Amino acid sequence: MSQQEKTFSLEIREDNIGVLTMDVPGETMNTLRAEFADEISALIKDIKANADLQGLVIISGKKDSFVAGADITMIDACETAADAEKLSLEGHRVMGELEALNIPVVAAIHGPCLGGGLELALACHIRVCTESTKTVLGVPEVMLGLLPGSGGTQRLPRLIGVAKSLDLMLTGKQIRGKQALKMGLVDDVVPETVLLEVAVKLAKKGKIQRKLKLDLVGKLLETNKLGRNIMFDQAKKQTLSKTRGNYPAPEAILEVVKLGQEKGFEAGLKLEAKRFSELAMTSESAALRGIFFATTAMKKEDGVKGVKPKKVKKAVVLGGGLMGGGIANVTATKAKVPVRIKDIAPQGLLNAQKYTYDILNKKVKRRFMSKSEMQSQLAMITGTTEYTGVKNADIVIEAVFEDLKLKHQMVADIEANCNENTIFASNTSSLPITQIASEAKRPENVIGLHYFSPVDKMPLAEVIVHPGTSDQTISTTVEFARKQGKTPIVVKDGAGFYVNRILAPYMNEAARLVLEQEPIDVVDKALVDFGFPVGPVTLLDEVGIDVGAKIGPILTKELGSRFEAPAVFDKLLADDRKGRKNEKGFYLYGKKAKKGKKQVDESIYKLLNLKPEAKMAPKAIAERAVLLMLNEAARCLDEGILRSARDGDIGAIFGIGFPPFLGGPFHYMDSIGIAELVDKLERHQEKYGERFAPCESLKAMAKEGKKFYN
Ligand SMILES: C[C@H](O)CC(=O)SCCNC(=O)CCNC(=O)[C@H](O)C(C)(C)COP(=O)(O)OP(=O)(O)OC[C@H]1O[C@@H](n2cnc3c(N)ncnc32)[C@H](O)[C@@H]1OP(=O)(O)O
Repeated sequence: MSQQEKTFSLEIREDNIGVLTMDVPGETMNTLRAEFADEISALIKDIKANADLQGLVIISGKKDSFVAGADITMIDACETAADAEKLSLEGHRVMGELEALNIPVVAAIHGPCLGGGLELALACHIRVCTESTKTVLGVPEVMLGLLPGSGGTQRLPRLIGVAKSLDLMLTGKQIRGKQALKMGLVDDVVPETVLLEVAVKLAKKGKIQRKLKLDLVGKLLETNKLGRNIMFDQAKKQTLSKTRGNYPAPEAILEVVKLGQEKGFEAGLKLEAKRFSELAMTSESAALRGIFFATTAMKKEDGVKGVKPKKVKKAVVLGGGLMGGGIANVTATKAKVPVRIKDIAPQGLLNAQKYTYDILNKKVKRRFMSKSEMQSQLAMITGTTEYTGVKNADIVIEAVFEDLKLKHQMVADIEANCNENTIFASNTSSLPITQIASEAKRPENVIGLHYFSPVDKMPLAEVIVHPGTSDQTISTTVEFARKQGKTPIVVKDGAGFYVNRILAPYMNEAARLVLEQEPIDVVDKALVDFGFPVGPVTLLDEVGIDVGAKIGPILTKELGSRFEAPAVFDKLLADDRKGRKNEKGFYLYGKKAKKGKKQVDESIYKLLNLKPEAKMAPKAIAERAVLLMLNEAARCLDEGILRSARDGDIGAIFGIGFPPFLGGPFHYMDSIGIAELVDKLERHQEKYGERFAPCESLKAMAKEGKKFYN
C-alpha cells in the first residue's frame, strides 16, 4: 500500500506526544472499515515499542468530520450473520488494543462522532470535543435497526451510567458538545482552533481516575441487581409500547446492556457481537439502511439533472397562519435566508413571528442557544401588510387560504410587485398547480412547494411541477427546500400530488370501518400496531375534519369514484366537529379529556347512529386500509406523478410516517410479492368493492414477475 493510500498517519511530536490522524483517502467523511483493523494494529505495535512516547492524540484529518461510524455499505455487504459477527469482533479487538495502551490516549473530536466513531472515542482514555455546531455525538445504530457493535453497549454505561446510555442508544439522538460534557461523555469542550493543543495538554496530564457519577435515583437503581431489574423492566415496557414489537434492535440493546451489567464486560461484548450480527441480517435493518442510502443519494441530486440551482438570498411568505409561520421559521433558522412575511392583518404577522420566537425561546431556556443568537435569527424575519420590501425576493411561498381565486390574486400581486425572476411557490395541499398558474404572466416561475405540519418538524417537502414550470425554477426550489432542512421529492402535478393522494383512500377506508361498527380506538390501534405513528382517525382529528372534507371531492372529481369518501362528513360538520382545532372530533380534548389518556368521544357513535363492536381481527383492519394506499402508490409511479419508487418510499415515510421498518410502500410491495399483492387486492375487491381493483401496472408486473427494486 502506498503512503497516500493509508488512512492513518502517526506523527511523533518533539514533546513525545504522538498524533494519530485518520483521513480516509478519497472520502468526504471518515468511516471505519474492516480493512483498517490491521493498519491500526500495526501502528499500535509501533506505539507500544516506542518507550519515549508520553501520550497519544487521535484526531481526524477531515475538515469537519471526526468519524461518522462504521461504513454502512460494509455492513450492507455482509451476506451472513457470521460475516457481520466477524466485523464486530474485529472492532472489539482493535478497540481493546487501544484501550490497553499504557500511555494516555485522547480522542480530539470535531465534527460528527457517531456510532463506531463514538465507540472509538470511548475506547480512548480521555475525550475532548469542539463546541462547534458541526460536532455531534451519538450512537444512532438503532435508526439502522442495529446496536452499537464495537463495544458501545458496554463502555458507554460504564462511563455515563445505564439510564443515560439507554436514552442515547434507544433513541439514537445526537448531542452537542456542551450536553456531552454535562453527561460525562467528554472531559472538555473547546473552540476548534485550540482542539489539538488542549488534547495534547490532556495527554500530558495523564489518565483520569474515573468514578461513575450517579444522581440519587441512579444510585438507587443502577448499583444493585434489584434496582437494575426494575429499571430494565420499565425500559422494556416503554420500548415495546413504542415499537409494538416491530423493531428488534431496541430489545436487543436492552438485553445486551443488561447482560453486561450482570455478567461483566467480556460476556457483554460477546453477546453484543452476536446480536449485532443477527440484527444486521433482519429485513428491518435492511429497510432502514435502505432509507439511509436513499436520503444520502437525494441530498446530492439537482432537481433537474445538469441545471444548477440559483442561490436564494431573500424569501417572502404570503400568509402568517400556522403554515406561513412554520415556513418563515425554517427559512430563517435553517436556510439562514432573510424572510419577509406579508399578511393582510398585523395580528397575522405577530402570530407568525411568535411561532419562531416560541421555538427559539425554548432553546435559549434549555441553554442550547444564546440570547444573541436568538435575536439575530429573529431579526431575519420581518413583516409587512403591504407589498413593501419584496421587489428583490428570489422566491415567494404562498400559504394563504385554499381558494383558487385568492391564489390567482396572489400570483398577480407577486408578478406586479416582485421581479421577473421571482419564483412563485404555492403551499397548496389540494389545488392543482396548473390551475394556479393558469392566469400567470410568467407560468414558468410557478411551482408547488408542499410542506407538512408542523413545518419545523416534518422532514418532507413535495415540489410540484406543472407542464410550464421551467427547469431553473425546479432546480432552485429543490435546493431551497433542502436548505430549509427538508428532503424534497419532485412530483408531477395532479390532484393530491403524491402524499395526500395515497393518504386519502387509506383514511376513507378507516372511516368505512368505523361506519361498519368497528370501534374508533380499535381501528386506530390496528394501524399503530402495523407501524404508523398515529392511527388514521386520530390523524383526521389532527389534520381537521373540515380539511379532510374539502380534499375528498377534489380527488373524486379529478381521479374517480374510488376516492369517494363515506357519507359521514356532512353529519360531522353539521355537528361542528372539526377535530383538535376546535376540541370537538372523534376524540375528547380540552377539559373533557382525562389527562394523559386518549378517549373516544362516545357521543359520536350516537350522532352517526352506530353501536360499535370489535369484530374484525386487527391485522385485517390494517390490511384493508394499507392495501388501498399501496395500490394508489403504484398508480402514482405508473402515471409519472413520482419520478421513482425510491421517491415514493421516502415521501410516504417522511410525509405520513409509513412504517420505516417496512422501507416504504414500494419496498413493502416487493416484500409481499407483486403477484401475492394483486391476489390480495382481488380478494378484497370481491368482498368490499371496486375500489380495491388492482391497478393495471401491478397486474402487468405480477404477470411478468417484476419488482419495483432489483
Ligand atoms: C459497529 C458500529 O456500531 C456500527 C455503526 O457505526 S453503524 C453507523 C452509525 N453511524 C450513522 O448512522 C451515521 C450515518 N451518517 C449520518 O447520519 C450523516 O451522514 C452525518 C450526520 C454523519 C453527516 O450528514 P451530512 O453532513 O448531511 O453528510 P452526508 O451527505 O449524509 O454524508 C457525507 C458522505 O458520508 C457518507 N457517510 C456518512 N456516514 C456514513 C457511514 N456511517 N457509512 C458510510 N457512509 C457514510 C455518506 O454516504 C456521504 O457519502 P458521499 O459523499 O459519497 O455521498
